[in-house]
Amino acid sequence: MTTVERPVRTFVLDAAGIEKSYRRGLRHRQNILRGADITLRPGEVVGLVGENGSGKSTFMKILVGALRADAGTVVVDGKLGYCPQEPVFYERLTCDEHFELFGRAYRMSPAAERRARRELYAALGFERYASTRADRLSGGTLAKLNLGLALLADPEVLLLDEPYAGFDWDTYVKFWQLVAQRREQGRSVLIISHFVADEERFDRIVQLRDGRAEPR
Ligand SMILES: Nc1ncnc2c1ncn2[C@@H]1O[C@H](COP(=O)(O)OP(=O)(O)OP(=O)(O)O)[C@@H](O)[C@H]1O
Repeated sequence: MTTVERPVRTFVLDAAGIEKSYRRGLRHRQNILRGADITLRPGEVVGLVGENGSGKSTFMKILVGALRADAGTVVVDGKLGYCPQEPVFYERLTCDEHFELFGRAYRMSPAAERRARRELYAALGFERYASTRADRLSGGTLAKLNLGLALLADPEVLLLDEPYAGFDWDTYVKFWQLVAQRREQGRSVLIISHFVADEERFDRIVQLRDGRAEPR
């Protein structure tokens, strides 16, 4: 038998030289990203900050592959979970049905999906809405569902676009417990944040300014 040693991961996500512009009217383009780089190492919790309109959501959409960059490369080593700023959901499906659907999409066994679902309901405190249709949920509970779906398959890297804007205090605390737990498990999290008060919770902070990502 030959033993193949897995190389130690140095990063879970590495993006280099990302450029993106949007069309403004007929002749003009607005350059949003001008060579932005970011590397996430295993077990890191990184904050992505920047002024309104600096391109944080654009950058994150490119990192997860939801938007094409004009130039640059993104390499992801492992599973990726993403929570967009606006929750994406199917109006007529209940929370349970969302988990079932996403579990199938992630090719999880039904037993593994149910176990993960139970843990996520408990961790975020929304089990009582298990059988409620998504279009009857409050904004905060929808945000919990969205976060739960991004976490379902236990991704190596989790990217969250302002995840806790609609959370009450109790949920906000639970959210950071969940993040701390992921860090301990060597999982990585990148969070777009607006709250200066959160800064001490991150291992480091990256700031988008003039289209580039700089350490802060
Ligand atoms: N699809 C689009 N088409 C044209 N312009 C866009 C598009 N999406 C974003 N923009 C523009 O690109 C700039 C960056 O937007 P983006 O949403 O990435 O910024 P942000 O840093 O996430 O902002 P905020 O802090 O307000 O959420 C803004 O000026 C925005 O108006």
